[in-house]
Amino acid sequence: MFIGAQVSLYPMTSDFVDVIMSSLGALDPYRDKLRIETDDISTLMVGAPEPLFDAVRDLFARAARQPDHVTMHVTFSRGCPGEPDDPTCRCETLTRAQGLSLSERQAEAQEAVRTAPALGVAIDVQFSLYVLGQDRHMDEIYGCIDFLKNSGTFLRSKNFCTRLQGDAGAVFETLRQAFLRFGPAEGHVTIDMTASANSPIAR
Ligand SMILES: Cc1ncc(C[n+]2csc(CCO)c2C)c(N)n1
Repeated sequence: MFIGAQVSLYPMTSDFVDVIMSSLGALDPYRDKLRIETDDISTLMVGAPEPLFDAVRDLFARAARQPDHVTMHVTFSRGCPGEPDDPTCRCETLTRAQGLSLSERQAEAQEAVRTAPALGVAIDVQFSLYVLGQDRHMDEIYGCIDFLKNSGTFLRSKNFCTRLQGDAGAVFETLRQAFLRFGPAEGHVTIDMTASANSPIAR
């Protein structure tokens, strides 16, 4: 299994270099657990979903603690058949999910969000889950949307995506659960997401 994300921060300020570079400092505690490579377009992070989603959450929370409006675009991917197997991406939740029904997975996902730590940073997110290369993929998508509606972070459905809002801790736990618990454990699943904080306009 290969698991990772391409992450880009977009601070709405002329000081964008400072905001991006100082926010990248929030990744330092994860550098021994994840492969992290920054270039002029994005930062690649490869590794297990536990440190991966915590690292993306902390990166955005660091940027959102500054006063300016900031957005972040992330592509998460697991199980891409074109990527090499990487033992550092092993994930117990995915292995366990294999034997569970959709309703059992929804219940476990909801419990994980309920017990997520609060960071004290309010954020908005919109995202789409893509279950690739599978018949009846909409069963998993609708199962995921049911979970989202009960997650406590659901804001509303939009064309092609779902909006979440809340504390960064609960919102990123919701995203991790959507990524891990829906779609086949061995299959190719991606998330396309955009986060926003400190926006001067209404949601
Ligand atoms: C998380 C994240 N990583 C890399 C970039 C790409 N990037 C755009 S401007 C800049 C500062 C140096 O010019 C960098 C590194 C980003 N936006 N967000």
